[in-house]
Amino acid sequence: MFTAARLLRHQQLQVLSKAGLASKSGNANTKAVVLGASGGIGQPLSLLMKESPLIGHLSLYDIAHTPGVAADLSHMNTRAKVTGHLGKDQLHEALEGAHVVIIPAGVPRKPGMTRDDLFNTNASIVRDLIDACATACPEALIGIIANPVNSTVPIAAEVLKAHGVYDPKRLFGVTTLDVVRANAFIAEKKGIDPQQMNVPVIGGHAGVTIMPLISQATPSVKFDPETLDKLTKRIQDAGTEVVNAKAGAGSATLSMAYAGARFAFSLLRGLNGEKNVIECSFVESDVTEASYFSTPLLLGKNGIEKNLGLGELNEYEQKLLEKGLPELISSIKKGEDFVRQTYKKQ
Ligand SMILES: NC(=O)c1ccc[n+]([C@@H]2O[C@H](COP(=O)([O-])OP(=O)(O)OC[C@H]3O[C@@H](n4cnc5c(N)ncnc54)[C@H](O)[C@@H]3O)[C@@H](O)[C@H]2O)c1
Ligand SMILES: O=C(O)C[C@H](O)C(=O)O
Repeated sequence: MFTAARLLRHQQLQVLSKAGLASKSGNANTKAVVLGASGGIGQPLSLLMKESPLIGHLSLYDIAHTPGVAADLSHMNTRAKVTGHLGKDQLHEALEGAHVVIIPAGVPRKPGMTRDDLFNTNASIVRDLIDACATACPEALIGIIANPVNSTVPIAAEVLKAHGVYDPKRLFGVTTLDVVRANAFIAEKKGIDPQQMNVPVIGGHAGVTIMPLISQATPSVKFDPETLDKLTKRIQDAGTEVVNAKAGAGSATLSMAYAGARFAFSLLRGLNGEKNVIECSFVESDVTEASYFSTPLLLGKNGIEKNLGLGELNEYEQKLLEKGLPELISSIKKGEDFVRQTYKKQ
C-alpha cells in the first residue's frame, strides 16, 4: 500500500518522467553547477534541477543574488543539497568537483538585436567562466546556454585547449530548445501528443543555422511545401518571436529552463550508465564543413559516446544545410579569433 507521501512522490516522478525530466536512479554524490543561477533562465533551471533525484549537490553561482536563490531553493524537501556562491572569489569553490556545469550567464537580446549582437558582452563572460572550469573541474561535462552559442562554444573549446584539458566529448552547446520548439509546433499542427513528438534539429543556434529535419520526425509527419516552409521558418525564428513578445524584458527563460533541465538530466543519465540517451547538441564535429555542428548524439559515461550524424536529408533540408553553413562557419571563426586575440592563460 502507498502512504500519502509515497503516492505524492510517485505522482511527481510520473509527471517529471513524462516530461523527460526525472529518473528514479540518481547518484547522491553527483554535483551539478549552474553559472548564472540568479537570472531569468538560471532561477527556473535551478528549481527544476533541485527537484531532480539525479543530483546530490546543486551549486549555484552568480555575480548577484545567489544567497537568496540558494536559501529559497534549499527549503524544498528534495534530495539535492543546495549551496550558493557569490562573486569571483567564490567561483572556484562553486565549481570544484563538479560533474555537470550548465552556463546560462550572460545578457539576453532585446527586440531588433541578433544573437551575435550579444557577442561583445557574453564572449568575455563565457571565456572567464570556462577559464575557472578548466582549473576547478577539468573533467566536468559543460553545457553552454549563453548566446551566441555558435561562437561561445568555440570560445570555450579554445580556453580549455589553452589549459590542455579540452575533451571534445565533454563540451556542449545547448540547442535543446530548438528541438523542444519543433516538437511543440509540429505536434500542435498535427494534433499529436507533444511528449511523443521527436524532431531532430541540426546545425547551430541562430536563424538560418537552425535546421529542423522534419522528414526525420517520429512519429512521421507530412506537410505541403508551403506549410513545411512556414513551420521551418517559425522554428528558426522562434527565439525572436519570444524576444518581440517580451518587448524589451528579455528572451526565452521558462521554456529554456525546461529545455536546459532536460539536457542536463540527459547528461546525468548518460553519466549514470543509462542506455540510449540521445540529444541534439552543438559540439565539435566532422560531419559537415563546419568544425562545430549540432546532430543527435548518443550520451554515455564520458559525455558523447557516438555522434549519430545527419541521417538522410531530403532536397529541402539539403538546401537548409547549404544556406546555414557559411554563417555558422563565420561565427565559429569569430569565437576562436576572440580567444586567440584576448586570452592568455595565467
Ligand atoms: N541556448 C539557448 O537556446 C538560449 C535560450 C534562451 C536564452 N539564451 C541565452 O542565455 C543567456 C541568459 O539569458 P537570461 O534570460 O537568463 O538573462 P538574465 O539577464 O536574466 O540572466 C543572466 C544572469 O547571468 C548573470 N551573470 C552575468 N555575468 C556573469 C558572470 N560573469 N558570472 C556569472 N553570472 C553572470 C547575471 O547576474 C544574471 O543573473 C543569454 O545570453 C541568452 O541569450 C540561450
Ligand atoms: O532568441 C534568443 O535570443 C534567446 C534564445 O537563443 C532563443 O532561441 O530563445
